Amino acid sequence: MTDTPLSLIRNFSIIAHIDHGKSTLADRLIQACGALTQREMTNQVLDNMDLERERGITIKAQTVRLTYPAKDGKTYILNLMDTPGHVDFAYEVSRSLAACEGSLLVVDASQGVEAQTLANVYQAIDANHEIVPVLNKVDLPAADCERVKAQIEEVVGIDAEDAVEVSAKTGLNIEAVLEALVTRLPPPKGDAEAPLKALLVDSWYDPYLGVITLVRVKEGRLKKGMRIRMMSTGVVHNVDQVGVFAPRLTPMDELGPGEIGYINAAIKTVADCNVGDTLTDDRRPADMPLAGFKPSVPVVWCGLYPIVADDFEKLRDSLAKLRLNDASFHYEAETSAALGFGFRCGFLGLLHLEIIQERLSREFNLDLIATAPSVVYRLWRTNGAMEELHNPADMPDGSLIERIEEPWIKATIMVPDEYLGAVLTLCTERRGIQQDLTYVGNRAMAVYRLPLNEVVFDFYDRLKSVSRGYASFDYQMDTYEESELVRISILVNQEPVDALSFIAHRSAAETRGRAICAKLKELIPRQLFKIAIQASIGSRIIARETLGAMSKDVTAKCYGGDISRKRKLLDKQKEGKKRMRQFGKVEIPQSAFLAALKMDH
Ligand SMILES: Nc1nc2c(ncn2[C@@H]2O[C@H](COP(=O)(O)OP(=O)(O)OP(=O)(O)O)[C@@H](O)[C@H]2O)c(=O)[nH]1
Repeated sequence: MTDTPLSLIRNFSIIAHIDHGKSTLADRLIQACGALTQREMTNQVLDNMDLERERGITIKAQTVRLTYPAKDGKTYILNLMDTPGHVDFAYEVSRSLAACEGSLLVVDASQGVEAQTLANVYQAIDANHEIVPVLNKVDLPAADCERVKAQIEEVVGIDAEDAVEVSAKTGLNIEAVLEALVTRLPPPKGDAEAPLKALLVDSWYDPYLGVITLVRVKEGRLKKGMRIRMMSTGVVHNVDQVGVFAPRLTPMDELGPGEIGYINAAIKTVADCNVGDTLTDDRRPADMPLAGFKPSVPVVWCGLYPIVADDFEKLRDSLAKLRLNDASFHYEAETSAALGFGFRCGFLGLLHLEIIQERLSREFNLDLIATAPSVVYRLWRTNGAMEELHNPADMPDGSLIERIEEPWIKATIMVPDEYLGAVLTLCTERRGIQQDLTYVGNRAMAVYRLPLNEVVFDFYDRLKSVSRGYASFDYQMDTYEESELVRISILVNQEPVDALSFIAHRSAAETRGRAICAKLKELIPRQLFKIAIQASIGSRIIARETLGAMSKDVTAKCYGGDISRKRKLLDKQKEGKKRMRQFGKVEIPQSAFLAALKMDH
């Protein structure tokens, strides 16, 4: 292969707000190009993880190579890179965009531009993409193409006059999208005779082939049998296989400039493949690497503990397997007095956390407790040292701390006018600072700076509820700033329960401390003695509840009955024991932890 001239290649991504129909459109394009037969065509080929399909969201960027005989009589190679739409995965969007020359900007013609439309399109503009607007869902009665075109021009600032109007659902006008790709996007550039430069876009673990690496060749040729060097580490590998996604893995002899494909090179772990790295020919290396990406940094951490202590090893194995397919997921072992042995895990955001948790329970059959999510604080000690704090339990004594900084985000929220008031109130409650407020028709666009720790708990849910689901939200990380943060410890019968401690702004500490004590009082069963449930900052108690002792007759034993029934009862009791955690003299049921941790701190 690679006898395809560059002029006949088009590399493109599809960018859209969640649910605007990106995956449906991708499926239609694949179908129209005959890459899969009707029978092979299951719904949404690109979203190939079960979980993605169920939730209808795209997590991992995927790619497909299509062959399109255009109206000009020539046959083109179209490489489609799917991109995730959710804000947690903005980083994966940027790396897919770096491998392409253009984007289809899909906007739901009945909804119009949303916060993630904007965030993604700005990334595409940064990546120097040619952008073709596509108005989807024109079959819906509420579709209003003229209004949405005007909106795209006004808010996004790109020409929308020639936007392609389609229905990905009915298949209307799909051909026009393919023609627009061929006529409006530029072909890739690159010199096939230059030393190899290929961008490492992604890598994942395939149970049959081992580590698969997705690459975009920029210069030179990438051939089977070649010795390649990773420019950031100098590590050398033999290329066992080169190929393209058609959409199944299809081996080829080589990939030339402008092409997107995969290599398989006996690489042991995904961790050895740095996304954004440049691959070059070990015998004739390039002088300079390509501009890479910044590494993805986890912004939210929480502890994951097995409910049954015996599952610890299984959890360790499962996390290792997940990590193979998801380099942005981090974990390290930790112990908690309350929860035993577990892991501290880092995620790109809350959705990422939820997805990993769900995969652990579904694919690996693990019952887990997750501690409250925490952002990464920067802690400056009085001795001048700075450390990153991932876990509230690790916060040193106040006398050792000079200052703490917390991460802020810049959030864009789009919302219909009638819900604006409620949204602004929510942002203010969460310590938000308004940066900008503009109108597009009857929709407001508010730009706020907010502390991330006010967002990780339930901001997204609250936003949806105060706007009846109409607000859309997107954010990017901003700066770190000094803040009055305190750690709130929870004490049961004078014993601190480490898994329940959390960090909050001083102004919110008391309310949240009080709420958690009240909740625990409801959840902890009465004991033979009276116990105190307290919240404290250092040695100062800020909230207290008292749980009365239980009356004696509740412990009355049950005699008689046949042996098997007794055995059953004993087994049941054993189960029950497993689900309790001993706290000094107090036993706290698992359900109390779960409920307390679920609370909005
Ligand atoms: N009526 C109508 N519905 C559509 C059309 N295209 C997509 N949909 C529906 O819109 C919903 C979202 O479509 P998806 O393709 O999953 O959206 P997406 O943008 O890929 O979403 P993410 O993968 O979560 O980013 C699905 O229920 C589709 O069936 C269309 O042209 N008309």
